[in-house]
Amino acid sequence: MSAVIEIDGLRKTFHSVRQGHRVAVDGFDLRVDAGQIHGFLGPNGSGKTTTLRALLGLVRADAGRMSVFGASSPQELPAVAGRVGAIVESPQFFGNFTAHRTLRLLALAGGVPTTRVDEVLEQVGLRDRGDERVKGYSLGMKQRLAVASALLKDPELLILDEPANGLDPAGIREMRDLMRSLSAAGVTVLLSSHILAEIQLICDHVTIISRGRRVAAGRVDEVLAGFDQHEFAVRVADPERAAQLLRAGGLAVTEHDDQLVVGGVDEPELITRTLGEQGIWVRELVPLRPDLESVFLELTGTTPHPTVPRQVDGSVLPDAAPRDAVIDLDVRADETREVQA
Ligand SMILES: Nc1ncnc2c1ncn2[C@@H]1O[C@H](COP(=O)(O)OP(=O)(O)OP(=O)(O)O)[C@@H](O)[C@H]1O
Repeated sequence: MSAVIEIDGLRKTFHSVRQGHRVAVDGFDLRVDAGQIHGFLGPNGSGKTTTLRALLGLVRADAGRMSVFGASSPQELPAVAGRVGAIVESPQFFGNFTAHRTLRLLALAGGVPTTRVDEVLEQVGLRDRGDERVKGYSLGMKQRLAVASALLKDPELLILDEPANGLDPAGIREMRDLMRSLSAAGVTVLLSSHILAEIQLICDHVTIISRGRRVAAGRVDEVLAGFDQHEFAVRVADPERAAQLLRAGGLAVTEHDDQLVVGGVDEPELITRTLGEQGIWVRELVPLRPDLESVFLELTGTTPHPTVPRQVDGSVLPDAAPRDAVIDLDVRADETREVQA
């Protein structure tokens, strides 16, 4: 597998008059291989946007090595900019313009043939609605329009910051289908989110960030497997006696209402045999697999919530207004924002 994005030891500290120093990214590593739909998961304020902005040359990193398609960032980014479509934070569109007009203007501004407009509208499933004004669009449609704008130059890599933010379950499914069809067409996707359900539904690989540091990375199923306690829920007629027998057999047992949770079990036969030999018949034996939510909680110590922006230190963000929209790598960093924010 060839690496499309490599980040090694990225560090970024913001200096603000009001809040002093704030370490946003603290020695962070990320690798995204070709063809992946890679989720970049972390609580609010954990450093996702800062990482993406640094990777795209929109904010200056303090330390670390970054590359996109082997070109080191930010110095060699212009050489690969045409292969990358990126949206960082929610883009703002003119409500009175139609999607078609919006994309046509963006195509003209970006030197992209306007014949791409219908193609990208088709790709994101907005072809039939392209002549409607954007102000009448649902949030999901606006998000898809944003993706369409990033697809105009037919990128091989798509970077999306919180693309499913605020979407309902149907919107998330639409986004998942869109990401899968892009991936099937050979596009590598990196998308950030603080919502687990999105990542679990949409992505095949995940990197989890907490307080500016990578805390887990790999295939979603492998990351989950790393947290598998090999636990089984067991139902029997006499849980008390069953618990005694299983403990005597060296197993860790906890009692929950009418079921037992037996941990450290490599082979479930051990449970059925131990109990069956003593005339206790197992009514139900269910493996307890970790879900991304519990893994995320364990790794970051933060409960994700779609509507309450929360810092990793537990404080609620005073202002969660979207910062900026980036649809082209030609946009350069506004360094003054850094010190004023
Ligand atoms: N321009 C800035 N000036 C000062 N501090 C900043 C700036 N941008 C980000 N930060 C701080 O850096 C930390 C990381 O923020 P960042 O936006 O990268 O997190 P995030 O994971 O993208 O969060 P969210 O999910 O809310 O978008 C936060 O503490 C944030 O307040």
